[in-house]
Amino acid sequence: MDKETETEIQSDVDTQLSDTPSVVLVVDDEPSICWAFEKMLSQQGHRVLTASSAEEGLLLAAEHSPALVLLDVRLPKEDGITALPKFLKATNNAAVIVMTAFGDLDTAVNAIRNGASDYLIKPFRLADAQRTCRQALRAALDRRSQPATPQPMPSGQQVLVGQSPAMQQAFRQIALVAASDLSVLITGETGTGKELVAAAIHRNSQRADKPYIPIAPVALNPDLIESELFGHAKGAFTGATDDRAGLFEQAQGGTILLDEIGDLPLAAQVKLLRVLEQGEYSRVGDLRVRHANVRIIAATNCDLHHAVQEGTFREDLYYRLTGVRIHLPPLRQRPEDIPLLCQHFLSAMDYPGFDAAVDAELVTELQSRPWSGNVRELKNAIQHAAVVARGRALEATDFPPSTPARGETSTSNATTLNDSVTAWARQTIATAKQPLNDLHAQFLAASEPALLQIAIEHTAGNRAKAAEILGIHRGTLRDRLRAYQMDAPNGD
Ligand SMILES: Nc1ncnc2c1ncn2[C@@H]1O[C@H](COP(=O)(O)OP(=O)(O)OP(=O)(O)O)[C@@H](O)[C@H]1O
Repeated sequence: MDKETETEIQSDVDTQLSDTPSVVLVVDDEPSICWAFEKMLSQQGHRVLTASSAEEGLLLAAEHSPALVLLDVRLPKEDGITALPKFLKATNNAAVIVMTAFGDLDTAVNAIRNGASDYLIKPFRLADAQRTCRQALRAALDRRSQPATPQPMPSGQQVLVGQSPAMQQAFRQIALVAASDLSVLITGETGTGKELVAAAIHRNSQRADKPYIPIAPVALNPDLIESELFGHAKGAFTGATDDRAGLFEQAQGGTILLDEIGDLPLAAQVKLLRVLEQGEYSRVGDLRVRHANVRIIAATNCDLHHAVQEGTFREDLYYRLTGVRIHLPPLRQRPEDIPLLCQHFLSAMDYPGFDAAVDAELVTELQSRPWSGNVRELKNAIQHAAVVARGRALEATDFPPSTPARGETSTSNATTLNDSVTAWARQTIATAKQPLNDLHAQFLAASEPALLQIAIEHTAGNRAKAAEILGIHRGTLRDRLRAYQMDAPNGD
């Protein structure tokens, strides 16, 4: 235990925990950690027991039924995560704080999913540990009156799946921010899972048993948006016949997701900033200041910084929101997630042999697709393919054609055409047997027939319409078709 930590313990002693004295069990094979907790918590009136292994801890837990267990993940024999359900059972749902080393944060997410109240990342400041213990002890009083079951796994729909480094990073960030009350900005293209991330943050937070309200400002009436969010007083505007609470009031104690935050009108942005900075707001037409105990999560698939430059998004709000940011890359940048996602969606449909229904060849094919609608598009495609395949292993032909990548029709095709013309011209020049004097005519002869053919196909053989599409005179079209010997007998 270093000097700084000692000093910290001393200064923390003055801050008394308001909870009634309780039994606390610390399970850690590092004696200095046990010592530090023992000193801190016993000075606050709690009875502290220590154990250096899960096995020893479980015996003490069964005997003394502590209200709080501080459980290290890395223990000599059975690890903390495996032992966690046993501690919950042995203690009739004590609060369990899992202690984990940095870089081990996906373990922390699992711990919380499996019923831990909170976690501490080592090395931690004792002041933070003290705060976490206090919150957990308070929560333990409520939990004691409930049945001793770990927090249920979220339903199949809500589970976030991913094994790519990008998703692992997102899981870590979720675990980190969940325990705090910080506002979070989630960015990513449409369908990348932003709403799932927001829900996961709420589910793993202290607010989990309070409302979670996802709101898409774009779906609200633009004239009434402030009133929808913050409520209104009777007579505030025509039609306001009663006092009404807004969504912020309904979410009191919980979490609000503002989806597509970039769509929020400027006037509502001002009110939101006030909530974020001062935790206050007023109903429309009412001067009374109200306290907002709401965590705010925002999501966007557009470039908010650009919106700031355009003047449609407040700069101060932008900086206030971007303190903690979780970015979900597009699916095409994390193809490693595709096999797992396929299995996940098939399993949610109870598809027979879901874990083997997509073979390696099909995975490769799916990984080469652009997935411009991201995971949402993959999910729909899998569901479509599963219906077509009716229980057999899936094949590429069971899938709907992929949506073209964004901008592909204009930019990418143009690039490809340009590349082709360049390559053709270089090759024609390089292979010419005599000095060239008709490169342009050769190019037209090589490319124009295809163009004319498509125009004619598109108009079902109607040359007048084809000429219109091409923007050339009907007589010119006839002459060119004749020159290229494409002159069908039943022309126009
Ligand atoms: N990592 C994931 N694991 C499992 N399902 C996912 C994952 N990511 C997305 N999904 C699924 O894809 C669909 C779209 O996800 P979600 O609505 O969270 O995306 P979004 O980024 O909020 O989209 P939008 O910007 O269009 O609102 C949902 O059905 C969701 O369940």
